[in-house]
Parts: sequence; structure tokens; C-alpha cells
Amino acid sequence: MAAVTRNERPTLVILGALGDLTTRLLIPGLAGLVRGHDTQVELLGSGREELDDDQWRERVAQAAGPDPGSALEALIRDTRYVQADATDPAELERLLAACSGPPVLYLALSPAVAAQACRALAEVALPADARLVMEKPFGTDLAEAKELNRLITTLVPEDQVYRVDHYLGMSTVLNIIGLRFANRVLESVLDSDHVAGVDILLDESLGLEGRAGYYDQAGALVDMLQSHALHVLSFLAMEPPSSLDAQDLRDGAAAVLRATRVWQNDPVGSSRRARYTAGTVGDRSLPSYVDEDGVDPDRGTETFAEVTVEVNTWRWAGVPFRLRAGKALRRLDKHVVITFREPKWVPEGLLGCTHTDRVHIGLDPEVLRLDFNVNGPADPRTVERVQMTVQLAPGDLPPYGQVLAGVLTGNPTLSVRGDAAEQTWRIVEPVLRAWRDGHVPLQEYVAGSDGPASDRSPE
Ligand SMILES: O=P(O)(O)OC[C@H]1O[C@@H](O)[C@H](O)[C@@H](O)[C@@H]1O
Repeated sequence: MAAVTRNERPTLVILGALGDLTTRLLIPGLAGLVRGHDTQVELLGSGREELDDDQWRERVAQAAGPDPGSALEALIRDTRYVQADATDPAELERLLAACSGPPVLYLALSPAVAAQACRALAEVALPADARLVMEKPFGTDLAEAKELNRLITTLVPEDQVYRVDHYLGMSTVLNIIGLRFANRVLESVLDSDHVAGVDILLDESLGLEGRAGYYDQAGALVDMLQSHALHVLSFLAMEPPSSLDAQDLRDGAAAVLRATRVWQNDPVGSSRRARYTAGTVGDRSLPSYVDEDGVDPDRGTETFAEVTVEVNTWRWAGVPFRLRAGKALRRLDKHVVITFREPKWVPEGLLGCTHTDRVHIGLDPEVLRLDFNVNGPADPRTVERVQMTVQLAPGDLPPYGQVLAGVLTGNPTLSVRGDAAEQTWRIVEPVLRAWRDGHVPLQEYVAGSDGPASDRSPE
């Protein structure tokens, strides 16, 4: 990405600056960008809470980590904190007046407060070059996402809106594009003639981590599948874009999402939900989800969600894409498995051909693996299963660094376009309804296990 020059140096205003997202992900991402990528940016923190500039600088320095280097030291020295209520137009005006460059308003706020902040911004004279950054989930359902999109387009043009899904900044997710379109050998067999099924499995070993206030409202389906898993699917299933510019890539992703729906239009038969009970993950004991601080046990929030969808295009019709995410599972393992069909014909007399080929794309940990059959060393008539593994180097920027690089250089390629954000809600809404109406049982699994028992195991 191009470096930003000094005279067009943007002012990144983080609204919700004292929240967990800011200290855990945004500041470290920004620090990576400033440290290694010559990015010029002014930082303003803003929140309802009272804080002086020095206290804010101290927080930024801590979150940025050791060995800042001169560019980051300068950013920390110059950063300021402005106490403001993001839902009050007069206070937003004051905040905008404090920006020395084009304002980049990063709403690190809950969906409800972010929507209120957008309504307040409608009453403010925003500079023409202002950019707006929205976190996920974008709205809380399709109707709200549409309303939010309508409102936002009255504030700034679509190409100045950045809907963040940090999976689009993960080097391993970006690698799906390289893997598919820079290699004839793989791309030519990625279709329903050759592929039996695709699994996108986002297993986390972390539990709630004190985020009940948000998570208990969202649940695994909205937290992970409605956003991250569907955007990974859009990269896996898109037609070859003619370039990686924002329009081509995002057109390709949106076309996939438009073609995607719940498998056989059956949200009950093609989804599962569960929540964890007390158990041990590694050396940590976790209480039952319902006993976590801040959880409403009657809400029935799931911590594990699985939904199978279909992509109704010439290339993919009939191929199940299974999306799954869960918390407090035995181990962290986020990956994609592409399972191929059986060979059309195995020569008579060739033995041992009991498994089909698989490509395993590790998103976290970063590993690429091909499982296939080769002749055993001694017997030319019998094949054996082998695995070819490539350890991928981690990206030089954390995902939030990559996301911020796009935002600060004015390149929306890796952010979610408004129509795609609506499509992801359209896809999951039948499942949300079926779950809300109690048509799918809420199963349980012990924290530290592999999740609720399933009749299908692709891993
Ligand atoms: O895979 P990553 O980068 O750790 O991201 C996972 C996280 O993604 C966030 O968007 C979710 O809100 C979290 O619940 C989840 O843990």
C-alpha cells in the first residue's frame, strides 16, 4: 500500500478509545503500521470518560508494546484525548475541530451506539474528505443494516466507508486469492465436478474473556459466521477477478454472497447450535457459559454454531459449504478444508485408495496441507495416504494493521461493501429465526472438548 505523505496526513479519531478493541487490537495494529511502514497519521482518542492527554499517551504506549522506534514515539508524543459523547452532534463538531488532517472516524463502539453516532453525524457538517470506519457486526439484522447503509450514504460516499472485518486483513485469508489464482493446478479443479464439500471451521479455545455484554447479545452465529466465515467463503468461491482493485475484488465477493443461501432452504436441518458447560481448556478451568459474569442464562445464547450453505452458481451448485465456529473448544484451529470427490475410476488391482484428496488451508495456525495418495515404498499396487505440509510465514502486519493500512491510505479493497454487508444478514436470517422459534435444539458440550457430537467429521 502507498505511504501517506505528510501534507495529507489523516487524523485517526478512535471513538470508544478506552474500550477493549482499541487497546487489544487497534493500537497494536496501528503501532505495526507506523513502526514498519512509514505511515504518517495523527491519533486522537475519544470517549465519554474523563482522561487527560498524559493518561491517554500512557495507555497508547502500553498497548503499542516495547521498542516503539522514532516514528511511533512521535505519534505517542503528539496524540491527544478529547472527552466527547459520540452520540451528541455538538460534541462531535468539537471533536472534528480538533483534527489537523482529514478525519478518519473509527467507531469502535457497540452496534447500537455506533448507529446512534451515525444519526448524530447526520447533524454535523462533515468535511468532504472524511472517512467513516464501522466495526462488525454491522447492524443487528438485515433491516437495520439496510437502514444504517441508507443513513451512512447521506454522510459520506460509499468509497469513504470502511466496514471492518479483520479476517479480510489476515494474511492467510488474503493468501486464498494467491493460492487460487496464481496456480493453475488448484483453480482448475475448484468446482462441483471435482469438489465434494468445503468446510470453514473456526475453532477457538478462548472462552468469553469478559465480553459478556457484547457476546451474550450476539452469539457464535452473528459473532463469527455472519461475518468472518461468510467473507472467507466469498474469497474461496469467487470467480477470478480481473484485478485486485476495490471494485473488481468486491464485485466478485458480493456476487458469491448474492448466490449463497442456507442449504436446500432448510435452516432447521442444516444448522446446529450449542453452548459450553464447565470444563478445562489446556490448564484453564472455565465455568459453564451460563455461569459467566454478565450472561443471561434464559437468553439461550449459543457459543457454537454450524450452518451449511450452498452457492448457487454454475461452478458451485450442489457443493455443501459447512461453516462452523465455537468457543472454549479443545484447541485453537481456524482452517478451511476442501474435500475432493473420489477418482472417476481406480484401476483394478490398485489397492488402498480409501480416502479422497483434501486441501487444508490453515488460517490460524498458518499452514497449508495437501492430503493425497501415493504408491507405498514397497508395493506398486498399494497406495498410502501422505501429507505435504507447507508452513506459511506470518504476515508482517497483524490483521488490524492491514485493515488500518487500507483505511489510512484511502483504499477500501479489504473492507466490506454495503451490499455485501446486507447479503451476509440475508443469508443467516432464516437460521436466526429458526433458532429464535426454538426449532433447533440448543445442545451442550464440555469446555475443552471438540464441541457437540456430530455425525460428520471432515477434519
Ligand atoms: O481469529 P481472530 O483474529 O482471533 O478473531 C477471532 C475473534 O473475532 C472477533 O470478531 C470476535 O468478536 C471474537 O469473538 C473472536 O474471538
